[in-house]
Amino acid sequence: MAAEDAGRDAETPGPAESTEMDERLKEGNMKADLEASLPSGPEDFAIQCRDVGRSYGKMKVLNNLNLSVPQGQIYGLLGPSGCGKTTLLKCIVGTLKISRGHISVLGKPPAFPGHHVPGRMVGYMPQELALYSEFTISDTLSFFGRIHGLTSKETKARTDFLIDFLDLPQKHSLVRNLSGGQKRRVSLGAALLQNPELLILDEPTVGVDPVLRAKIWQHLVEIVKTGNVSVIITTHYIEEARQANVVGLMRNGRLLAEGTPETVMKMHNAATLEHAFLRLCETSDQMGSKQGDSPEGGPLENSQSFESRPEESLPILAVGAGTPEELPKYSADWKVRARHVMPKWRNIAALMIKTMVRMKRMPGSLCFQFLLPVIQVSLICVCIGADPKGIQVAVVNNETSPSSYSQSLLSFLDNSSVVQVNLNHTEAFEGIYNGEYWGVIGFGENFTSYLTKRMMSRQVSREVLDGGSIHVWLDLTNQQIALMLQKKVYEAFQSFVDYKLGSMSYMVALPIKMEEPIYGSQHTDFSTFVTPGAVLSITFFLAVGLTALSFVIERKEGLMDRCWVAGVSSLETMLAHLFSQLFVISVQILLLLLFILLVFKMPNEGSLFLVIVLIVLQGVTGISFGLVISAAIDDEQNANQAALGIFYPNLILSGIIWPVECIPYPLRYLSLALPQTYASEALRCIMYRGWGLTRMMVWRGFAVTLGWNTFFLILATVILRLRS
Ligand SMILES: Nc1ncnc2c1ncn2[C@@H]1O[C@H](COP(=O)(O)OP(=O)(O)OP(=O)(O)O)[C@@H](O)[C@H]1O
Repeated sequence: MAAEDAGRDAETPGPAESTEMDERLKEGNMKADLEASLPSGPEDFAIQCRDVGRSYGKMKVLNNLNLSVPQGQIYGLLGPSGCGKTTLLKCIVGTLKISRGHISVLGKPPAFPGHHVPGRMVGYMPQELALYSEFTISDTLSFFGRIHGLTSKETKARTDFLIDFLDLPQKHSLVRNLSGGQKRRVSLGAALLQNPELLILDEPTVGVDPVLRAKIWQHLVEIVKTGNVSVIITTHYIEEARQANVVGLMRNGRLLAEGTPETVMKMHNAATLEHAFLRLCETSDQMGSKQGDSPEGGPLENSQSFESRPEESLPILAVGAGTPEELPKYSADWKVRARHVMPKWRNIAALMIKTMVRMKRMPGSLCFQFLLPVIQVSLICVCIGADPKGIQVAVVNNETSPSSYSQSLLSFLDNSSVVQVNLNHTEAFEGIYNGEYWGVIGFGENFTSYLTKRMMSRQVSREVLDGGSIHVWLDLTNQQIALMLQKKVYEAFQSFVDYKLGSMSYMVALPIKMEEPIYGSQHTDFSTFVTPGAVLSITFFLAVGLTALSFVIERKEGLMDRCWVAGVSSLETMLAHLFSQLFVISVQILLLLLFILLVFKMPNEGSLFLVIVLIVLQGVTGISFGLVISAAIDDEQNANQAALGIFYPNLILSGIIWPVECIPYPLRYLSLALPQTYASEALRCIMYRGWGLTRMMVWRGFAVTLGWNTFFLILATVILRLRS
């Protein structure tokens, strides 16, 4: 095959080294033969990189790099650790954008509309394991099979072959239980699954025993024989790359040499590839120091010097880097472009099945996710809003007669809330100062007679007024307890007066009558106010928690890149997350509503449908916000901090635990713009006032929720797209 021969025999000297190399080529009498057999057109190359540059911040990792992988051949990319091999492969598959230059993969730039790179034309094995540890081997291959559009029969046949070929354990073995080498082989299997036209393998033989390593190479040699499959492979074992058709020796972000292993060794009079590589490094260093001596030149490894002379970056031997050819123009019609951006349901379904399988493998975690909101809302209903119980109060009663009014009045004090401790004056005040009692209730020795006088006489002295009063000293450090004690003393007095005066009790009552409430009931407590906002807040933040780490972990483990190379777009990833988490929050909301409405008997005067829709929309907003965090932040700790960091400010500012009307003005504008302020108000209006969507206070809760939802989803998609 022409291309094959070309690859094996190709070499074209770069201008900077021409004199030195010409001498060597004359010695070996190879140059004319090799130039004659070079692959002639771009179609002869599976991959072509021209003047490729890529930086991480200020650090230049790839410098005017030129590389050509002939069609139907194995290309061994060799180089020391950190020279930029993985970066180059990521640029080739399109997961990293290049800062300069041009890359063409199987005829078009990666990610060009309508091109199947990324997609099923390319099989990529990243350096990281990039496997779902809760999956079995069979789940893993089925997942990638679905993304590549293989039928289950095809996937099964390939799975059986790969398990046998890669010497893997049973297909139902969990990935997390495999050894390091077995995991790497599963990862290789995932790259080989769909019989791609281009295989990009980043150190596939690390941690693999020599027998299997030889088998993998043998397989690679076998599959390229047809001429339809090309392979680019990086390896630390330089000598194993002798089986490659072409090797590229890389150092400091550029290619030092490219040619058949034999040619590279011959050119440097080396018996092994490793020696050839060492000689190349020495030559490159010498040339670098020569240029460093020249007045205008810096050292060769200085990226500035590469930039100023791009021709120097041509490899010493080059397969396809002879004369710089015109870059081809690529175009795609609008239909292809539209299809390219439209999400594919096949991919979304594959990702959703993946999430479901992972959930199924972690039943404990799933149950916890379902029950957590119920536990939280139950705690709110049980622990918040009720009257304090068993509050110790010191009673100083200077009346001794059992028929005294003070004794009678004290008998009306709610015993479940207030525990009366009878003490003398000194003990009582010592106790309250020591924090043993929340209050002191005191009666003078003439309380009964003075109170009677006070009620009956038209005019009484100050002494009678004072002696006929119940004296209450409170510890006001806890407002809720103090308010409850005040209320209980008023209620006890009112009951006492009703008992003593019967129909005449109006004489000592305030002339204020509280009529039946328009909305709500006389027994409305604080938890009635808190619950609707708390339900929304719980749904929102659990949804944030479910999604905030999803991309972070997948990105860290290389799974995002792998899925992207398999052809999954950012939008599809987002939608799949949204739909699968929607299932989780639906179960959460169902349980939540069952508990608050049936167990805790929270009133719902309005439409249950509106209640459900509003809570679900808040959950979806939480998912979308979680996706923004996940897309923007790389690190688990930072993602957690971001999710937790907004929890309290949002809870306080959204009027969930205290009315928005108490928030000072500049902050109140911020509060009103938050996703849960109007939504909580809307839910209260539906549940307690029975209002519908025609009321502004209801529809604006829905409108604000939908607005935030759309904003978060667009933001997350844009961030993901910019970062991939
Ligand atoms: N995300 C990143 N941010 C900043 N620097 C990075 C990043 N990824 C890689 N680098 C740096 O780029 C350089 C090249 O890294 P790369 O992973 O491409 O090397 P490599 O040749 O594949 O090494 P190895 O053989 O050890 O895998 C290294 O110095 C590395 O520290």
